[in-house]
Amino acid sequence: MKKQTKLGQNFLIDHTIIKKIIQTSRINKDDVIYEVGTGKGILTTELCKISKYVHSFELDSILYSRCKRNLTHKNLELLNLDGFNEHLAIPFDVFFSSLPYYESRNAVTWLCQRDFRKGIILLQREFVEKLLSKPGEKNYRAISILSQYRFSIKMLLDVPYTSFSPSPKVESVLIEICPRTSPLSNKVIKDIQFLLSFRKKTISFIVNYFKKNYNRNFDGFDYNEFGKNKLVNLSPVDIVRFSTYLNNGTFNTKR
Ligand SMILES: C[S@@+](CC[C@H](N)C(=O)[O-])C[C@H]1O[C@@H](n2cnc3c(N)ncnc32)[C@H](O)[C@@H]1O
Repeated sequence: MKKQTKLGQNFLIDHTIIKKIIQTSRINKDDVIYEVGTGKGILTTELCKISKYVHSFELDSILYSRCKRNLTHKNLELLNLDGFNEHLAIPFDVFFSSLPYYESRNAVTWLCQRDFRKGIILLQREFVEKLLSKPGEKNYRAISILSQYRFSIKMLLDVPYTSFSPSPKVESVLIEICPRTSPLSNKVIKDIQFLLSFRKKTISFIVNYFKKNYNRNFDGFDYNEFGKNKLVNLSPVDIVRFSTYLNNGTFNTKR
């Protein structure tokens, strides 16, 4: 079969790593799994053995048809659809995916809006570093703020490129994400993404910009709360609180 690099098709082939991924995932017998990227079904088969039900999505219709023929588990639904389709509303406990790099940001943003118990995701190391970037760092971006605010993030396992065929050029890391707030709305996400276009500006500059351009009244804004800091130096919680203030006029004190 011809490799479709546009869909990030690097398939896991190392059975020792596959076993480790399944073990460290700590999935329960009553978990419903939402898998994006069935591929050739190597992880899907293992997931069916240890969970209650698996909904597995695959965009590539050739791979989908091949799995439809070969995987006959009673607790499996295969779907030839985009797993991040906005109109799908299938409830699930565990999100599971070995993701192509180009889709990682989209996937994490999608997950920020969903209610679930945990996510087990295989990602390229550079993207994981971006997710975990700290205030002030070069890679501290909207996606770092959204993911650190919404999830606790733990690195579980290093996965070398030799575990895949074809081998990607970069290392991968298996991470676990566990929600620690309620899902974020699309508006909150968009507001934070917009605010981060001012990442190197000071808080007072941003307040004045919103005052002038959106005709907002920020009388009584307590600059001492943040000092004359640049936005990029604020913690994820403070950036979300600041964004809520700019857009709604109130501080969200609850996590
Ligand atoms: C890195 S491969 C992993 C395949 C398999 N899970 C494995 O570990 O060997 C990613 C798979 O996701 C599929 N894919 C990419 N984006 C997708 C999307 N939005 N929805 C469903 N499948 C997708 C690709 O066609 C590819 O088969």
